[in-house]
Amino acid sequence: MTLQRPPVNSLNLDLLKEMSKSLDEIAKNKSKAMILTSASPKVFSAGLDIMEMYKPDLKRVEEFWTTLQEVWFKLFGSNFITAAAINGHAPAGGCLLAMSCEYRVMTGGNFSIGLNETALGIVAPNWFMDTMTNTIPVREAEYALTTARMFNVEEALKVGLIDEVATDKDDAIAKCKGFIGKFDRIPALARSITKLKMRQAAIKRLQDGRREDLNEFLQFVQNPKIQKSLEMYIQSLKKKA
Ligand SMILES: CCCCCCCC/C=C\C/C=C/C(=O)SCCNC(=O)CCNC(=O)[C@H](O)C(C)(C)COP(=O)(O)OP(=O)(O)OC[C@H]1O[C@@H](n2cnc3c(N)ncnc32)[C@H](O)[C@@H]1OP(=O)(O)O
Repeated sequence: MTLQRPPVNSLNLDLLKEMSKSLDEIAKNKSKAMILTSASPKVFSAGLDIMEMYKPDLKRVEEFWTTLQEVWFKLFGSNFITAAAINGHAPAGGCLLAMSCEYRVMTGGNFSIGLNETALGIVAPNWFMDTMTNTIPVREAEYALTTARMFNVEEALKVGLIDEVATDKDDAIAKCKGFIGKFDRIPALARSITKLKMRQAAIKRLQDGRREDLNEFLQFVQNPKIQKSLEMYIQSLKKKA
Protein backbone atom coordinates (compact mmCIF):
# COMPACT_ATOMS: atom_id res chain seq x y z
CA MET A 1 0.00 0.00 0.00
CA THR A 2 1.60 3.23 -1.14
CA LEU A 3 0.59 6.50 0.47
CA GLN A 4 0.30 9.14 -2.21
CA ARG A 5 -1.07 12.45 -1.00
CA PRO A 6 1.43 15.18 -1.84
CA PRO A 7 3.21 17.02 -0.49
CA VAL A 8 3.64 15.15 2.82
CA ASN A 9 1.01 12.36 3.01
CA SER A 10 -0.74 14.10 5.86
CA LEU A 11 -3.66 11.95 6.97
CA ASN A 12 -6.92 13.73 6.15
CA LEU A 13 -10.37 12.15 6.18
CA ASP A 14 -10.24 11.14 2.50
CA LEU A 15 -6.85 9.43 2.78
CA LEU A 16 -7.91 7.62 5.95
CA LYS A 17 -11.10 6.40 4.24
CA GLU A 18 -9.05 5.12 1.30
CA MET A 19 -6.68 3.34 3.66
CA SER A 20 -9.58 1.80 5.53
CA LYS A 21 -11.08 0.52 2.26
CA SER A 22 -7.74 -0.85 1.06
CA LEU A 23 -7.17 -2.66 4.36
CA ASP A 24 -10.61 -4.28 3.98
CA GLU A 25 -9.73 -5.41 0.45
CA ILE A 26 -6.40 -6.87 1.58
CA ALA A 27 -8.18 -8.80 4.34
CA LYS A 28 -10.90 -9.97 1.94
CA ASN A 29 -8.62 -11.12 -0.87
CA LYS A 30 -6.66 -13.22 1.62
CA SER A 31 -3.33 -11.56 0.89
CA LYS A 32 -0.50 -13.09 2.85
CA ALA A 33 1.10 -9.75 3.65
CA MET A 34 1.12 -6.02 3.11
CA ILE A 35 4.00 -3.57 2.86
CA LEU A 36 3.15 0.04 3.72
CA THR A 37 5.27 2.71 2.05
CA SER A 38 5.12 6.18 0.54
CA ALA A 39 5.31 7.62 -2.96
CA SER A 40 7.17 10.66 -1.62
CA PRO A 41 10.98 10.59 -1.78
CA LYS A 42 11.35 12.18 1.66
CA VAL A 43 8.19 11.84 3.74
CA PHE A 44 6.59 8.57 4.82
CA SER A 45 3.72 10.50 6.43
CA ALA A 46 3.59 13.86 8.26
CA GLY A 47 0.93 12.41 10.57
CA LEU A 48 -2.56 13.75 10.99
CA ASP A 49 -3.57 16.58 8.71
CA ILE A 50 -3.53 19.55 11.04
CA MET A 51 -6.10 21.28 8.82
CA GLU A 52 -8.67 18.62 9.81
CA MET A 53 -8.33 19.76 13.43
CA TYR A 54 -8.12 23.51 12.84
CA LYS A 55 -11.49 25.29 13.07
CA PRO A 56 -13.21 22.00 12.34
CA ASP A 57 -16.70 21.17 11.23
CA LEU A 58 -17.91 18.99 14.12
CA LYS A 59 -19.54 16.27 12.05
CA ARG A 60 -16.49 15.93 9.80
CA VAL A 61 -13.96 15.94 12.62
CA GLU A 62 -15.94 13.22 14.40
CA GLU A 63 -15.83 11.10 11.24
CA PHE A 64 -12.12 11.93 10.88
CA TRP A 65 -11.30 10.58 14.34
CA THR A 66 -13.50 7.47 14.12
CA THR A 67 -11.95 6.66 10.72
CA LEU A 68 -8.47 6.99 12.24
CA GLN A 69 -9.52 4.61 15.01
CA GLU A 70 -10.84 2.18 12.36
CA VAL A 71 -7.62 2.31 10.34
CA TRP A 72 -5.68 1.52 13.50
CA PHE A 73 -7.95 -1.44 14.39
CA LYS A 74 -7.57 -2.80 10.86
CA LEU A 75 -3.80 -2.30 10.63
CA PHE A 76 -2.67 -3.06 14.20
CA GLY A 77 -5.16 -5.92 14.48
CA SER A 78 -4.75 -7.41 11.00
CA ASN A 79 -4.52 -11.17 10.39
CA PHE A 80 -2.14 -10.66 7.49
CA ILE A 81 1.55 -9.87 7.93
CA THR A 82 2.40 -6.16 7.91
CA ALA A 83 5.70 -4.39 7.31
CA ALA A 84 6.54 -0.72 6.81
CA ALA A 85 9.14 0.48 4.32
CA ILE A 86 9.68 3.91 5.87
CA ASN A 87 11.26 5.95 3.10
CA GLY A 88 11.21 9.38 4.79
CA HIS A 89 10.10 11.32 7.85
CA ALA A 90 7.49 9.70 10.07
CA PRO A 91 6.36 12.09 12.82
CA ALA A 92 3.32 11.53 15.08
CA GLY A 93 0.53 9.78 13.14
CA GLY A 94 3.15 8.71 10.57
CA CYS A 95 5.05 6.95 13.35
CA LEU A 96 1.77 5.44 14.60
CA LEU A 97 1.15 3.84 11.19
CA ALA A 98 4.68 2.44 11.05
CA MET A 99 4.51 1.11 14.63
CA SER A 100 1.18 -0.55 13.90
CA CYS A 101 2.98 -2.82 11.43
CA GLU A 102 4.95 -5.84 12.63
CA TYR A 103 8.29 -4.90 11.10
CA ARG A 104 9.90 -1.62 10.14
CA VAL A 105 12.69 -0.90 7.69
CA MET A 106 13.75 2.74 7.35
CA THR A 107 15.90 4.24 4.64
CA GLY A 108 19.08 5.91 5.84
CA GLY A 109 19.33 9.67 5.45
CA ASN A 110 18.44 12.69 7.45
CA PHE A 111 14.99 11.37 8.38
CA SER A 112 13.31 11.21 11.75
CA ILE A 113 10.58 9.17 13.38
CA GLY A 114 8.74 9.49 16.69
CA LEU A 115 5.69 10.69 18.58
CA ASN A 116 6.22 14.44 18.99
CA GLU A 117 2.78 15.31 20.40
CA THR A 118 3.93 16.83 23.72
CA ALA A 119 6.03 19.38 21.78
CA LEU A 120 2.75 20.57 20.25
CA GLY A 121 1.10 20.76 23.68
CA ILE A 122 -0.91 17.63 22.88
CA VAL A 123 -1.25 14.44 24.94
CA ALA A 124 -0.97 11.43 22.64
CA PRO A 125 -4.06 9.20 23.02
CA ASN A 126 -3.65 5.99 25.05
CA TRP A 127 -3.69 3.80 21.96
CA PHE A 128 -0.78 5.78 20.42
CA MET A 129 1.12 5.12 23.65
CA ASP A 130 0.08 1.45 23.72
CA THR A 131 1.31 1.05 20.16
CA MET A 132 4.66 2.51 21.19
CA THR A 133 5.03 0.30 24.26
CA ASN A 134 4.22 -2.66 22.00
CA THR A 135 7.25 -1.63 19.94
CA ILE A 136 9.95 -0.33 22.32
CA PRO A 137 10.55 -0.87 26.05
CA VAL A 138 8.16 1.00 28.39
CA ARG A 139 10.95 3.09 29.93
CA GLU A 140 12.18 4.20 26.49
CA ALA A 141 8.60 4.93 25.42
CA GLU A 142 7.89 7.09 28.48
CA TYR A 143 11.10 9.04 27.92
CA ALA A 144 10.39 9.45 24.19
CA LEU A 145 6.75 10.44 24.70
CA THR A 146 7.36 12.98 27.46
CA THR A 147 10.31 14.59 25.66
CA ALA A 148 8.63 14.46 22.22
CA ARG A 149 11.72 12.66 21.02
CA MET A 150 12.24 12.44 17.29
CA PHE A 151 14.71 9.63 16.61
CA ASN A 152 17.17 9.73 13.74
CA VAL A 153 17.58 6.46 11.86
CA GLU A 154 20.53 5.17 13.93
CA GLU A 155 18.78 6.05 17.21
CA ALA A 156 15.56 4.41 16.04
CA LEU A 157 17.46 1.22 15.21
CA LYS A 158 19.25 1.19 18.55
CA VAL A 159 16.04 1.54 20.59
CA GLY A 160 14.14 -0.99 18.42
CA LEU A 161 11.72 1.52 16.93
CA ILE A 162 12.86 0.23 13.54
CA ASP A 163 14.23 -3.24 12.79
CA GLU A 164 16.56 -2.59 9.87
CA VAL A 165 18.11 0.26 7.90
CA ALA A 166 17.96 0.25 4.09
CA THR A 167 19.97 2.09 1.46
CA ASP A 168 16.88 3.18 -0.50
CA LYS A 169 13.18 2.40 -0.98
CA ASP A 170 13.81 -0.68 -3.18
CA ASP A 171 16.16 -2.06 -0.55
CA ALA A 172 13.60 -1.29 2.18
CA ILE A 173 10.92 -3.20 0.28
CA ALA A 174 13.33 -6.10 -0.35
CA LYS A 175 14.11 -6.22 3.38
CA CYS A 176 10.39 -6.16 4.23
CA LYS A 177 9.92 -9.08 1.82
CA GLY A 178 12.75 -10.86 3.62
CA PHE A 179 10.82 -10.49 6.87
CA ILE A 180 7.61 -11.75 5.24
CA GLY A 181 9.56 -14.74 3.84
CA LYS A 182 10.40 -15.83 7.40
CA PHE A 183 6.80 -17.03 7.72
CA ASP A 184 6.97 -19.42 4.76
CA ARG A 185 7.54 -22.33 7.12
CA ILE A 186 5.35 -21.19 10.00
CA PRO A 187 1.69 -22.25 10.04
CA ALA A 188 -0.35 -19.13 9.20
CA LEU A 189 -3.05 -19.65 11.82
CA ALA A 190 -0.56 -20.11 14.67
CA ARG A 191 1.24 -16.95 13.51
CA SER A 192 -1.86 -14.76 13.29
CA ILE A 193 -3.37 -15.97 16.60
CA THR A 194 -0.05 -15.33 18.35
CA LYS A 195 0.15 -11.83 16.88
CA LEU A 196 -3.40 -10.99 17.93
CA LYS A 197 -2.89 -12.36 21.45
CA MET A 198 0.19 -10.14 21.79
CA ARG A 199 -1.88 -7.13 20.66
CA GLN A 200 -5.18 -8.01 22.33
CA ALA A 201 -4.83 -5.85 25.46
CA ALA A 202 -4.22 -2.66 23.44
CA ILE A 203 -7.04 -3.47 21.01
CA LYS A 204 -9.49 -4.17 23.84
CA ARG A 205 -8.54 -0.95 25.63
CA LEU A 206 -9.57 1.13 22.64
CA GLN A 207 -12.63 -1.04 21.88
CA ASP A 208 -13.85 -0.51 25.45
CA GLY A 209 -12.99 3.19 25.54
CA ARG A 210 -13.70 4.11 21.95
CA ARG A 211 -16.52 6.58 22.68
CA GLU A 212 -14.57 8.17 25.54
CA ASP A 213 -11.51 8.54 23.31
CA LEU A 214 -13.67 10.28 20.70
CA ASN A 215 -15.19 12.59 23.31
CA GLU A 216 -11.75 13.55 24.61
CA PHE A 217 -10.66 14.34 21.07
CA LEU A 218 -13.80 16.40 20.37
CA GLN A 219 -13.28 18.38 23.57
CA PHE A 220 -9.67 18.87 22.60
CA VAL A 221 -10.40 20.29 19.15
CA GLN A 222 -13.07 22.60 20.53
CA ASN A 223 -10.75 24.10 23.15
CA PRO A 224 -9.90 27.72 22.16
CA LYS A 225 -6.36 27.42 23.58
CA ILE A 226 -5.71 24.34 21.45
CA GLN A 227 -7.09 26.15 18.42
CA LYS A 228 -4.69 29.03 19.06
CA SER A 229 -1.75 26.59 19.36
CA LEU A 230 -2.77 24.85 16.14
CA GLU A 231 -2.95 28.21 14.37
CA MET A 232 0.56 29.10 15.52
CA TYR A 233 1.85 25.67 14.54
CA ILE A 234 0.34 25.95 11.04
CA GLN A 235 1.97 29.37 10.66
CA SER A 236 5.34 28.00 11.76
CA LEU A 237 5.10 25.17 9.22
CA LYS A 238 4.20 27.62 6.45
CA LYS A 239 6.95 30.12 7.40
CA LYS A 240 9.48 27.32 7.09
CA ALA A 241 8.58 26.76 3.43
C1 LIG B 1 -6.09 14.00 27.97
C2 LIG B 1 -6.38 13.24 26.71
C3 LIG B 1 -6.37 14.13 25.52
C4 LIG B 1 -6.78 13.37 24.31
C5 LIG B 1 -6.74 14.30 23.15
C6 LIG B 1 -6.18 13.62 21.98
C7 LIG B 1 -5.64 14.64 21.04
C8 LIG B 1 -4.60 14.06 20.20
C9 LIG B 1 -4.71 14.55 18.87
C10 LIG B 1 -3.92 14.27 17.92
C11 LIG B 1 -2.66 13.49 17.92
C12 LIG B 1 -1.85 14.07 16.84
C13 LIG B 1 -1.24 13.36 15.91
C14 LIG B 1 -0.58 13.98 14.75
O1 LIG B 1 -0.18 13.29 13.86
S1 LIG B 1 -0.51 15.70 14.64
C15 LIG B 1 0.54 16.03 13.24
C16 LIG B 1 1.94 16.10 13.69
N1 LIG B 1 2.82 16.24 12.56
C17 LIG B 1 3.83 17.07 12.57
O2 LIG B 1 4.07 17.79 13.52
C18 LIG B 1 4.67 17.11 11.31
C19 LIG B 1 4.70 18.47 10.73
N2 LIG B 1 5.43 18.47 9.46
C20 LIG B 1 6.77 18.44 9.40
O3 LIG B 1 7.48 18.34 10.38
C21 LIG B 1 7.35 18.51 8.02
O4 LIG B 1 6.35 18.92 7.13
C22 LIG B 1 7.93 17.18 7.50
C23 LIG B 1 9.23 16.85 8.27
C24 LIG B 1 6.95 16.02 7.61
C25 LIG B 1 8.30 17.34 5.99
O5 LIG B 1 9.12 18.47 5.82
P1 LIG B 1 9.25 19.14 4.39
O6 LIG B 1 9.44 18.11 3.36
O7 LIG B 1 10.29 20.21 4.52
O8 LIG B 1 7.81 19.77 4.08
P2 LIG B 1 7.19 21.14 4.65
O9 LIG B 1 7.38 21.23 6.12
O10 LIG B 1 7.69 22.27 3.83
O11 LIG B 1 5.64 20.91 4.38
C26 LIG B 1 5.09 20.99 3.07
C27 LIG B 1 3.65 21.47 3.19
O12 LIG B 1 2.91 20.52 3.94
C28 LIG B 1 2.28 21.16 5.07
N3 LIG B 1 2.24 20.20 6.19
C29 LIG B 1 3.27 19.58 6.79
N4 LIG B 1 2.85 18.75 7.74
C30 LIG B 1 1.51 18.86 7.78
C31 LIG B 1 0.49 18.26 8.57
N5 LIG B 1 0.75 17.35 9.51
N6 LIG B 1 -0.79 18.61 8.32
C32 LIG B 1 -1.10 19.51 7.37
N7 LIG B 1 -0.16 20.12 6.57
C33 LIG B 1 1.11 19.80 6.78
C34 LIG B 1 3.20 22.36 5.35
O13 LIG B 1 2.50 23.34 6.06
C35 LIG B 1 3.54 22.78 3.95
O14 LIG B 1 2.41 23.49 3.44
P3 LIG B 1 2.57 24.67 2.38
O15 LIG B 1 3.50 25.68 2.99
O16 LIG B 1 1.18 25.20 2.21
O17 LIG B 1 3.13 24.02 1.16
